[in-house]
Amino acid sequence: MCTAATYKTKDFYMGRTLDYEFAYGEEVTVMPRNYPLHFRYMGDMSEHFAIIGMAHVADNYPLYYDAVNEKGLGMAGLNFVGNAVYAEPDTEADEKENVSQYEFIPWVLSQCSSVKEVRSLLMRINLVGTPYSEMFPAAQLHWIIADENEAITVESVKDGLKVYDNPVGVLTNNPPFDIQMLILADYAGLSPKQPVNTFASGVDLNMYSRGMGTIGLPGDLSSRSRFARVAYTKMNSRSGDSENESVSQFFHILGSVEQQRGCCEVADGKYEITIYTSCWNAAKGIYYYTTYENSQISAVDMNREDLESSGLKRYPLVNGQHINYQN
Ligand SMILES: C[C@H](CCC(=O)NCCS(=O)(=O)O)[C@H]1CC[C@H]2[C@@H]3[C@H](O)C[C@@H]4C[C@H](O)CC[C@]4(C)[C@H]3C[C@H](O)[C@]12C
Repeated sequence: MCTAATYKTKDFYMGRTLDYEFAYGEEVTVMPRNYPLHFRYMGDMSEHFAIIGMAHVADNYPLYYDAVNEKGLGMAGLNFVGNAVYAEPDTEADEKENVSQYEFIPWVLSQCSSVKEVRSLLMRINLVGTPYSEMFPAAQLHWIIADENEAITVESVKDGLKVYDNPVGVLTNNPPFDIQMLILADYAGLSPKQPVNTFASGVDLNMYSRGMGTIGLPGDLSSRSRFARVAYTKMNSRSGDSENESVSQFFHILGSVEQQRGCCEVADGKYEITIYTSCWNAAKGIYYYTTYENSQISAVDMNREDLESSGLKRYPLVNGQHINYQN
């Protein structure tokens, strides 16, 4: 399971949890403007927007899981197993741009500066299932793409490519996004305020606890429940505008859906955990993260790199708990 969210204070933030039973060996990876991009069907791009995000780097190629570009456009891929269906490459139709699922993030972030531009790029795209290599078969994903003004969800399904407005700015996994939004109506009565007794007239109900307006918010780990929980948390979130207050609040939002080892068994003795949680400041190009083993927030600032260069800059994740002893 994975969860992604957007958050707006003075700046715009976005990030995700990466929940899985093993890590592929990911690193915070900065792709500068002159890193040569070789697309499978779409030729080469020698200059593009700079990108920072989490990637597994294979043969010096960044296989991004989530990333943001220097224009403040961000994107994350989350599992969509059983529903993701990719097209076959169409090399006959000139107007279609064949893009493999593993290069969808660099394709979009290298050339679009807003969701508005992404929408028109998507009209021309033919998202194909060509794998990166034998070792890395096509991942079955769907994506959230957002800037400070709006968010969309992109799903490649058997009926073709679907692009949904995402008014809550969150994404988890199955079922498809339109169903997740429909199910959200089940929770329309929830509120951060204490409920008003509309149960029946003449019955005096004692509001014996705080938080009773959220009774019914699902606490389980299924993706439909995480969708409702993180949407509620994000939509009701309040924080100060400063960088520290915003980042800290963002990690609390995704903390509402984090996974502890032992609670979700995916095979005999194998458990899904929140391997990392990311949060980027889209305007400043700062990528913050924590890992399962390290709750201290680490950060990589894209603008401290030479963005005119041509080589990837890779930062292995800082792991191991850093405890601040006070005596
Ligand atoms: C496993 C990750 C998704 C985690 C997730 O959504 N978990 C929920 C599990 S479930 O729904 O509840 O089953 C996905 C997210 C991004 C994916 C990676 C990126 O797409 C980049 C490449 C793409 C290649 O095709 C495969 C390797 C890969 C390196 C992918 C491996 C894996 O599929 C990743 C890491």
